[in-house]
Amino acid sequence: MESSSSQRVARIAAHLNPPNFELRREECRAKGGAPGFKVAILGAAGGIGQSLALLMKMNPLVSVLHLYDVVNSPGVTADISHMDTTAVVRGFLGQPQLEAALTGMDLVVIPAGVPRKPGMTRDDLFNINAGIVRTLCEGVAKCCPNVVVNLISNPVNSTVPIAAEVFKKAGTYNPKRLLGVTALDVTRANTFVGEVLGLDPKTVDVPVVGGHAGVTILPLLSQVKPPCSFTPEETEYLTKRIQDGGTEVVQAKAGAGSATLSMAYAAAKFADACLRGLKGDAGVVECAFVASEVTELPFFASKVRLGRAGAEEVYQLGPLNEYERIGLEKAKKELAESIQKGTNFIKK
Ligand SMILES: NC(=O)c1ccc[n+]([C@@H]2O[C@H](COP(=O)([O-])OP(=O)(O)OC[C@H]3O[C@@H](n4cnc5c(N)ncnc54)[C@H](O)[C@@H]3O)[C@@H](O)[C@H]2O)c1
Ligand SMILES: O=C(O)C[C@H](O)C(=O)O
Repeated sequence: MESSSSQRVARIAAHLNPPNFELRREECRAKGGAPGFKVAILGAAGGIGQSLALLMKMNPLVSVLHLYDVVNSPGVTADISHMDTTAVVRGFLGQPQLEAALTGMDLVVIPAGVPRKPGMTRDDLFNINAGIVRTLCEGVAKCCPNVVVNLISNPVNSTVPIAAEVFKKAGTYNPKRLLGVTALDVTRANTFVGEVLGLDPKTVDVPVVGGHAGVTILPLLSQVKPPCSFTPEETEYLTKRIQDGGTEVVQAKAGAGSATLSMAYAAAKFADACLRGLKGDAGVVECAFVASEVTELPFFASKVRLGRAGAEEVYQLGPLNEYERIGLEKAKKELAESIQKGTNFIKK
């Protein structure tokens, strides 16, 4: 108990004295070994990265959150670290700090790279983003080869094959642990289908398979839960809107980038599902772009069961109607080229 008000004032003054703010982190009493997962976000100062960092800081499964970027990560880290949630936040800036950012991680989420501007396709981002993804994945192979990777950087249809080849070259490739994030397609599909059906999107479940660009995004409207049917006009409208959802946002942002907020939301939900899988929760199923034997292509997005090993089971597509079968053929044609392009980037 304070013996006098002057002592109390002195104590407060001492606390406010700048040297006391210099108390170094390592001198602080550690949190009692909080259980949880260690998560790194690479590209954490970007449009997706910042919101995703906020959402991951709020996730009770996360005990340590590493925020890495080539610019501005100290500011984002200082800001996020003041949130009174469990995760300890640490920032890392630039290539020399990549190894420290990655060492000891359980999950690495990668939204690093440039976004589209109006008139561009996702494939137009290849020339810049392929190199960024290669460098970051080389770091993953070296510092945390057993980590689960959630790859967001576009073009996902090519960056996932790039990551796979980098890991193969390093001798660390585990197909179960590399997941291309297509969760935003599912989020959009649930929203748009909910609008047409007059349902809360939270109650809607639309499988979206194939890949993450244009016609490779194939919503399976015949498999929507709760069971329902659509007119041919509704099917055409919904399929196009889901396939063009990214372009809708790019055009609305008019040069200021692509989806960031809805993407951060979808990525945070997907990362949470991966962490629940790693924790051993049963029945965690999400769509993702993964190594696959569902079609003749080496990678394909479909429902996967997430577990301690990562994508433990890749589900078959189930029965498709005629409209979806035609869509599947178109999707596979474009996907094959994008996958090959990514593979060649490392192999050749
Ligand atoms: N998978 C999806 O569904 C989906 C959805 C939306 C956006 N995206 C893609 O995500 C990527 C990021 O989008 P954004 O809107 O956040 O872009 P942004 O430009 O706002 O942020 C990207 C961040 O990456 C950082 N970065 C660049 N090179 C890096 C490197 N070598 N290492 C670490 N960080 C690096 C930048 O400094 C920047 O902070 C884009 O490629 C975009 O197309 C994918
Ligand atoms: O459309 C884009 O370029 C970004 C992202 O892939 C999206 O689907 O919103």
